[in-house]
Amino acid sequence: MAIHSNGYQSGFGNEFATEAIPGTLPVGRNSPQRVAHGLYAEQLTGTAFTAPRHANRRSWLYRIRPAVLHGRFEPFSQPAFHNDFGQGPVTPEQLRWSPLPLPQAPADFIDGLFTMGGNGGPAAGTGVAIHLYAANRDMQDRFFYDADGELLIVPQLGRLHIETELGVLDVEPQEIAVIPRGVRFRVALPDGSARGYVCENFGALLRLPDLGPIGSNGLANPRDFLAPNAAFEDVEGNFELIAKFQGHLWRAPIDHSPLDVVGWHGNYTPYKYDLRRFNTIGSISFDHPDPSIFLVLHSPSDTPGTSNMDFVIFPPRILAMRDTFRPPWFHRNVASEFMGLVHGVYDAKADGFVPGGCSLHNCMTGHGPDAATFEKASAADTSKPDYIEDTMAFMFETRAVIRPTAQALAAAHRQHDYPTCWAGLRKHFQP
Ligand SMILES: O=C(O)Cc1cc(O)ccc1O
Ligand SMILES: [Fe+2]
Repeated sequence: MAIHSNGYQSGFGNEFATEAIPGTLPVGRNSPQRVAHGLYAEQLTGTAFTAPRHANRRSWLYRIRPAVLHGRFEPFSQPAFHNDFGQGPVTPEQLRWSPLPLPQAPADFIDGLFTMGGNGGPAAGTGVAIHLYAANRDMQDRFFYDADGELLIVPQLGRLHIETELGVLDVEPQEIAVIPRGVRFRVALPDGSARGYVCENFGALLRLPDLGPIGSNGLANPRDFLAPNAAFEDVEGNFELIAKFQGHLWRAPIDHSPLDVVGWHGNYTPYKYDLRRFNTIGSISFDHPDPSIFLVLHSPSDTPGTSNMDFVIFPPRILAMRDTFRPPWFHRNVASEFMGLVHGVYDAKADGFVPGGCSLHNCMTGHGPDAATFEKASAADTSKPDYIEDTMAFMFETRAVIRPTAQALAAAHRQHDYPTCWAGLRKHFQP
């Protein structure tokens, strides 16, 4: 059972139209009395009906059976995947983890999810959950949708073949995929195993940032975002539909594949983006700029300029700033920062922060370059540029504190000695 990619359409948030069988889409209307090929019409909305036009997102799906056809839901247990961020005290300590080990027993994408932390929740409609995944087998006879938030998937190891109702996304490390709230999908692992990061966004849908004085091009360019062309299967069998709803998992039997959308049109769609296409803007005089220049996508909050979540990357770039301490400075931010490393080395950490690992520096917690990086960068010759190559780090930066889960704090892959990476910072004061 597999659906092959039928290619992509380009552009962020476009009004797309695609059909796997010609003549599927109605012309000039959405819901004719009888749809071509005996299909059902179904609308899927991702924003309020009356959301302003620029923010309004919905798609029309033309499918073999409507989404209502499945059995009764009952609770489903995957205890490592949840939205329980606790109520008690949260440590302000700097936290870091080694990569989540690949599973020993068979585990698909859903079995392999491990919740690291989060804030807000699906009931409030704000905040995020941050999960890791480590999996070693395809989802078999099983489909999943998340009613609580859209899923921003950041692969770190192994490709993902993501078959969705609206078509197929093939993604590899250094690419990302976004699956909208509600869209049903199945994940296969072409390389046999896979690992990565997931941000489950309970807030406003991810969008491209305004560019301000940068101008009309730069950062992530809209044309590099790819939505799938329609692709479907017409399959019957004993399958299960797993739903994430209000922080908990549910399962219902379903006797056919829900990946049966023959054509669709609209602007509410899964999409992918290659982070290597990011047009990096930086300082070419002096000083290290704020990391907001690395913003790929953000989920705005109700406060202008303050995001529910910013997705920021640290891609290959040239550092040319003179008489400047070039790596990230020491800092404390009102925002909370969860970082991951997809590839290579991050320029603020000489060691310990490895591909597949992650760190958490919450609101007002001091952090910055480790002692080895500080010594090296303080002595570097800044008359010549530094070529930062072969690297891809990222950050999920949130307005609210990211509460680590009990399982993240207790995890075997936690680096309990992380704060000692700053212990070698010596006093240099000479009055
Ligand atoms: O903590 C970090 O490494 C992320 C980060 C990078 C940067 O260039 C400036 C600020 C910041 O929080
Ligand atoms: Fe930081």
